[in-house]
Amino acid sequence: MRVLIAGRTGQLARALLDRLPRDGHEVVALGRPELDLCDPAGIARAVERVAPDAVVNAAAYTAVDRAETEPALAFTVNADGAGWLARAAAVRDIPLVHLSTDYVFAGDGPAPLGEDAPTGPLNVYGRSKLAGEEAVLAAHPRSLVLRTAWVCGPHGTNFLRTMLRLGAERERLSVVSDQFGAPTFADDLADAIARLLPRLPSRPAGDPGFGVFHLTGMPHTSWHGFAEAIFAEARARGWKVPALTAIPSTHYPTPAQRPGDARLDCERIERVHGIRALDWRVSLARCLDALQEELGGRGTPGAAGGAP
Ligand SMILES: NC(=O)C1=CN([C@@H]2O[C@H](COP(=O)(O)OP(=O)(O)OC[C@H]3O[C@@H](n4cnc5c(N)ncnc54)[C@H](OP(=O)(O)O)[C@@H]3O)[C@@H](O)[C@H]2O)C=CC1
Ligand SMILES: Cc1cn([C@H]2C[C@H](O)[C@@H](COP(=O)(O)OP(=O)(O)O[C@H]3O[C@@H](C)C(=O)[C@@H](O)[C@H]3O)O2)c(=O)[nH]c1=O
Ligand SMILES: [Mg+2]
Repeated sequence: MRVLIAGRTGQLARALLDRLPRDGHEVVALGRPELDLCDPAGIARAVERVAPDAVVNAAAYTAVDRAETEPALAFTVNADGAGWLARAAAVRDIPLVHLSTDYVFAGDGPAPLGEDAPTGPLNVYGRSKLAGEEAVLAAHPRSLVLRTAWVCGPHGTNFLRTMLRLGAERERLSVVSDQFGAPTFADDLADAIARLLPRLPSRPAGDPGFGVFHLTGMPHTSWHGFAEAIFAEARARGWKVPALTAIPSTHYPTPAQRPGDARLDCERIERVHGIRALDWRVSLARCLDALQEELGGRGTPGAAGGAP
């Protein structure tokens, strides 16, 4: 299949560029300025020019705290832009995989959350992503909206890299232990999308293979639990690690409020598409192995002088 990826530099886009060709897919990844989600005419032109068999939208405004002061831009990219891209895919009648987030939930009720659980985003980013889901599904019935969470990997901006950097700089670190979810490694997400894509072209609108699906790593944990696992792996590699303290969210004020318990139930994607949530602890070890290799055995990733 010829697959157009919206986004080129992001965590997921990079993982898809690495993964999809291995299944024989021809991949065209377009970032700004070739494909800008703020430019509806440009989106339509890019999709026409590439003439793909499927589209994956891996581009988004993902700066959760900054979105609080840039709501218009967050909504243009995450809601309007996602809808315009879905419209362009609908015009060609090709399937679209669109990414969404656990932050569409308030996380103040029972969890794990199924795809039909009531949404209620607490911040601008989450509201813009929820509006994006609605725009995509309204514009194109042959869309698969994949809600994931806590995406991380060896490159880009993510919690894992933030922990390694701060851990190398500081003697102690405090991390919230009352926000629950699950890390999802970009490579695992790319692998799932690689397996989903060939399943979509033959399905008509209204097929249960389209619609909203949840997929994260497993098991569920808190940000503090994830930090603990990161530093255990780091310590095992001889890297400098901080003393880690569990704190409530009230002790770590941020511009954007985050959901308390937004653990996602990933049963539907397994039942419908045969895709199982993967153990993020295995992926974490593999990710730190890759970072260690990049470092050539010297220092701690993120520390001054160390890579990346
Ligand atoms: N990161 C996470 O923790 C989670 C992410 N998701 C979702 O998964 C998807 C992929 O996320 P991830 O790979 O982490 O994202 P990143 O933040 O790593 O990358 C975002 C990408 O979007 C691009 N982008 C931003 N604005 C525009 C625009 N106006 N036009 C075109 N491209 C643009 C950026 O390009 P540039 O380099 O030009 O800025 C960048 O390539 C997103 O939909 C996100 O909402 C869901 C749950 C968790
Ligand atoms: C750096 C740091 C963060 N925290 C807290 C803040 C926050 O509640 C939590 C996670 O912090 P971050 O800012 O790295 O994560 P955040 O940017 O909120 O991550 C989110 O990004 C978007 C794009 C998504 O879609 C979500 O699924 C989720 O991955 O950890 C600490 O408690 N201590 C620390 O030292
Ligand atoms: Mg962030």
